[in-house]
Amino acid sequence: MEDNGYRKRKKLRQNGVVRPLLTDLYQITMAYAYWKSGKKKDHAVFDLFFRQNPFQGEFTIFAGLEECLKFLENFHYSESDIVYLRETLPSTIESEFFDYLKNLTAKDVTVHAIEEGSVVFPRVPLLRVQGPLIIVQLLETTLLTLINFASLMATNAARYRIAAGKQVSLLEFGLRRAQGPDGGLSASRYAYVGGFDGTSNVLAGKLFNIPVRGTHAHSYITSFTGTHDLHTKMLAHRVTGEEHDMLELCQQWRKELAKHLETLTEEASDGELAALIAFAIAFPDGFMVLVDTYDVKSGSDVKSNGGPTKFHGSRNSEPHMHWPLQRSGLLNFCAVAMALNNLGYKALGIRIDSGDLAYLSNKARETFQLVSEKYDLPWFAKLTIVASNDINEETILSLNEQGHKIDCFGIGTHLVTCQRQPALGCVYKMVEINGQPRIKLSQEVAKVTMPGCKSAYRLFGANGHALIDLLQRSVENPPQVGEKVLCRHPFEESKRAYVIPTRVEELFKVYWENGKICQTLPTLEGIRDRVQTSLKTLRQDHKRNLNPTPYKVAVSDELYNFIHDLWLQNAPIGELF
Ligand SMILES: Nc1ncnc2c1ncn2[C@@H]1O[C@H](COP(=O)(O)OP(=O)(O)OP(=O)(O)O)[C@@H](O)[C@H]1O
Ligand SMILES: O=P(O)(O)OC[C@H]1O[C@H](OP(=O)(O)OP(=O)(O)O)[C@H](O)[C@@H]1O
Ligand SMILES: O=C(O)c1cccnc1
Ligand SMILES: [Mg+2]
Repeated sequence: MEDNGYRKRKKLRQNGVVRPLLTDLYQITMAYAYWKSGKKKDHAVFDLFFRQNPFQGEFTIFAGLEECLKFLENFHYSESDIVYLRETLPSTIESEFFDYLKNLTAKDVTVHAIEEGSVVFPRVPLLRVQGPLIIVQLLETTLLTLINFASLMATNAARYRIAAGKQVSLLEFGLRRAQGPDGGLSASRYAYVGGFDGTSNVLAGKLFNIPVRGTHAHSYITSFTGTHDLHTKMLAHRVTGEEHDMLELCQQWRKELAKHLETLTEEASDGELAALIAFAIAFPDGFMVLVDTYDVKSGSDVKSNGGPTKFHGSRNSEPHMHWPLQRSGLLNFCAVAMALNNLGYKALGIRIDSGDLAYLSNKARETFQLVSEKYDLPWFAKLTIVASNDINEETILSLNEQGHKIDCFGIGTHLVTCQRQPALGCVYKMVEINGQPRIKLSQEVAKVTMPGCKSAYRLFGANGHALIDLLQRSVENPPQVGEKVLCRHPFEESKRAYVIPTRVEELFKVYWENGKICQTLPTLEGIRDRVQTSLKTLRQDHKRNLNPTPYKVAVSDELYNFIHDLWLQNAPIGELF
């Protein structure tokens, strides 16, 4: 199926809800008014761009292009869509308009876009959409909904990846908390694009070919009350096939290990042990389990929301000693892992879902090292420690500062809901109609649009880093390597700089023309790789979490003058009385 990182487009799946009616009513209302007023042949150019990077950052990852292209490819109102529109729109609408809609496709539209997965910046169009006014207007909302959340999610995920570093695995666990089923699917897809390694979302795995991963829930542990709950205790040796009593073996190991781990066997939960044994018998090669369910020491059975297990931000004080993990979970885990080892299997690791994750991961690692040395099992020291529980970018940065031994973060709510900033403000603005530039003025300078059909270039400096993005009028010659280019702030006259680029990257490619996708589209892995290679070209100070340096987006001298001439033409001179 895969071919050098590319796959046949036919194999790409389109999200079923993405169709022409997934739009705002006013697009169709405008379409009729355009049609009625004889604007059927008008030709327009729209830019799709955002004005501010999300998450108080200074970069954004562009995602969602593939879905946009599939939307264009399939753009067609079905019979039932037309019936619905006839019923819903005012009865005064002429019947011929519906005939017009029935035959409408996106074949006369041309879309230029930046490569999906690229690092992008405010005001630089992600998409330039040109074609008949009516159809390009009708595309607005759907294109925006496909790009806004995708880019926000990919950016969020990329930020988590930067915070966690390359060595740590990141799993997306957010479906249950996501903005509905579709938000959940998109979140899984674009978390992967942004740099996550896998998802717990099985449908996302199937649809998008993303690795699916997971452990189990606390309910699994609490469903076992004691060793009598074990239906089967027998497990066959991996090599010899000889059946062994896992319960007996685990109990022996628990007794033996309790001495070394300075815990009491009586404090460890038998229900938890039974659950772990049952899991080990079910998945002898996939033994990765939760160890924080029981708080035996405190007398409350199950991990409580309050009491001694609660993390209050203190990290080095005595209350840590009360954590169930050390009293029960770790001991039970090590006992079952050693029993599995006797039968030729290697346990995978643990998940910690409460408490002080820095402290507990260090404790768990110490325990694994101790067992590793004691029994001369080097792999035991390297068992995987997964941490979850309301983790966000700041938690990861804080854990890094404190020092932790976590190999993998499982992240849900904050990631998929983009809690820190729930929307990226991409907009879709007309910049040209029938060859005439259009400018939208605003009291807020940052909201003034860049008129006309433009080209965009990324200029690189001597050390290979991206220096500045430059917008020009499309009719201008592109900037050349080694030649001095005047780069101007779009609105502040005094802000300007000369740049001599060592490399010039043209940002737009034509992706949709003559009714066809006209670039080979990368796989999701291809886009994911693009995110990392593109981020690498960005200087570290633009990527840091706290007060990052803004990346410059400039206009050519010609575009500067063009904007400002048009601005003056369009801004009426007021009269004072
Ligand atoms: N070392 C740490 N540094 C900073 N934040 C941490 C650290 N360890 C855990 N956290 C975060 O602190 C919060 C812990 O939540 P809380 O204090 O409500 O307790 P809890 O461990 O979830 O307890 P329970 O689930 O039993 O109620 C989570 O958001 C978690 O990601
Ligand atoms: O915390 P998130 O980043 O959203 O990650 C996903 C969470 O979902 C699971 O349990 P759930 O929260 O449903 O229940 P629990 O917290 O009681 O374990 C898991 O144990 C994580 O805690
Ligand atoms: O597999 C897991 O551990 C998981 C999946 C979803 C949510 N929380 C945890
Ligand atoms: Mg939780």
